[in-house]
Amino acid sequence: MADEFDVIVIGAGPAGENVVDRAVRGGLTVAVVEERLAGGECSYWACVPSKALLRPIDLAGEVSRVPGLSLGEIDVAAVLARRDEAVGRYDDSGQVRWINSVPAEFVRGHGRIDGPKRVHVTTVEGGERVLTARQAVVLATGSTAAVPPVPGLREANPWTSHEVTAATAIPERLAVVGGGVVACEMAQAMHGLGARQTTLLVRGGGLLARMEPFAGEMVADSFAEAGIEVRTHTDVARVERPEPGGKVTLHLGEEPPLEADELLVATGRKPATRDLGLASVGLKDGDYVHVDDSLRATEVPEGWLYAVGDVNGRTLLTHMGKYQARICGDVIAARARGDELPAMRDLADGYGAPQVVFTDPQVCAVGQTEESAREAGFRVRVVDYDIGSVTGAYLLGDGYRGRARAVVDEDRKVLLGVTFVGPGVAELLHSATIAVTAEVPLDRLWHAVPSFPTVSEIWLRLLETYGL
Ligand SMILES: Cc1cc2nc3c(=O)[nH]c(=O)nc-3n(C[C@H](O)[C@H](O)[C@H](O)COP(=O)(O)OP(=O)(O)OC[C@H]3O[C@@H](n4cnc5c(N)ncnc54)[C@H](O)[C@@H]3O)c2cc1C
Ligand SMILES: NC(=O)c1ccc[n+]([C@@H]2O[C@H](COP(=O)([O-])OP(=O)(O)OC[C@H]3O[C@@H](n4cnc5c(N)ncnc54)[C@H](O)[C@@H]3O)[C@@H](O)[C@H]2O)c1
Repeated sequence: MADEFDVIVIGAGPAGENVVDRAVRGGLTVAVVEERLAGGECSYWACVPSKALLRPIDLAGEVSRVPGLSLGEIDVAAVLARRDEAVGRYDDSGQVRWINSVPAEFVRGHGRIDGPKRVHVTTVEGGERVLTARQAVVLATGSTAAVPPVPGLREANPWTSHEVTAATAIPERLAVVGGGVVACEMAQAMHGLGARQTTLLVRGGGLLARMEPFAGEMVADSFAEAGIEVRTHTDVARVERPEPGGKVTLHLGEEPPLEADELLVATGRKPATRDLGLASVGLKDGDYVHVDDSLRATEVPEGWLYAVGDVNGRTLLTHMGKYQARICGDVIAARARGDELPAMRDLADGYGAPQVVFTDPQVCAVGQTEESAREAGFRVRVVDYDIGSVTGAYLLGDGYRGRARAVVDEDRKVLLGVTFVGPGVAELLHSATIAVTAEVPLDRLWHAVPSFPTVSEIWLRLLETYGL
């Protein structure tokens, strides 16, 4: 006999868990199906462990810039132990207890859509269960690392984000394919923890290509000083690893081959939509599930299927998945009551999501870059400022290097985007997110007075440079 709930969520990552919470708050009954650990990729193999590994590196950088302080060797075993604590030792019982307390039903197993409003679950014990939804099914299955079809690469069994964030030993020589966020963060973490020869192999011309060009350039400069090698315009033609877990050789076209003890592939993500039964409702297995701004799947009739988080491909960030999930849970509850609330819409993805890259220097940005704003047809003026010449930054450490950019919509006199690069700028980002999302007019922003002597005075300097 089928179990019936108002809502069935597949995937108990950060996005899925937030749908559960909001739908139950809205008065609905919910079951959530999870095949691995409640908390998702983010909690165990992505955001949380990566930031636990990066924190000592960040702090060591801060200490090195303040005369009178010194730091001994980093105790790698202690860092890995703290990472293990941060991921709850890969035990999700606390998260499961929380789901039960919402209250919602937690079902451990692999979920597959089996026609409209039906979810077939293969439980971890090998049993079968069919769940039916009165209102909606929500896909929150996330994404997995994409491994490009380079000859020998799969056979070499390389690390992806999954293995590097769970590392129990640090390779002496690490090759990293990719120049995006995972590549930069994990190259810095591994190098700081003992990967003496760390080499990034970047297909394009620089790091962090989706951000303002100076962001990647400043991270590359910092990497060069630290001894992390970045090779741009470099394609991996072939990979060899004769012994499983042994040395790996990367053939790089014209350049001599590169030998390493471990290889990390950080070349983007693909949606976790294989073996999810999408074909049973007319969608294609392996594709992102496209949604409207109420998070409802656009290509499925009768509006019962929703998708939140990485699986819809909008913005692959935890906070954005959780934001979508809050909207989605509220929308489903409102529609179940017969309300259609126009305020419940995903607007934030359209502005350009806030993001922090936790390298040293940190990079954070929200909204449009100069290039994307111009491409979108805005009449743009760009204002740059050296963060190092703000008193608050100078006081943080000697030789502070940082840069800020504001992209101004000249027709409306509001900010379209802001980027900060520098040590400790991550906590500045939310001020920019508010300014961009609330479309605060510049002559109003002028009255938001930053405290002296904080790095936030960069706001004043940007506005003065603009001409206020
Ligand atoms: C190394 C790394 C670092 C990152 N750092 C950050 C960061 O600092 N900040 C940030 O905002 N973002 C970060 N991200 C991105 C972030 O991890 C993702 O955006 C986030 O995890 C997406 O959440 P989600 O709930 O959509 O999916 P996930 O976290 O991937 O969760 C999906 C869940 O669904 C389950 N599932 C999948 N298919 C099925 C099925 N058929 N049946 C049952 N269960 C299923 C999975 O087991 C998983 O638990 C990072 C990513 C990586 C790789
Ligand atoms: N701090 C954070 O917010 C954080 C940290 C890590 C990851 N994430 C999220 O996770 C997602 C995945 O990160 P990522 O770094 O894997 O992806 P990414 O899209 O940021 O970078 C992918 C990199 O791989 C390169 N690449 C792509 N295909 C390639 C190929 N065939 N051969 C060689 N290089 C190739 C790209 O040029 C790029 O440099 C991102 O969307 C990111 O937002 C966020």
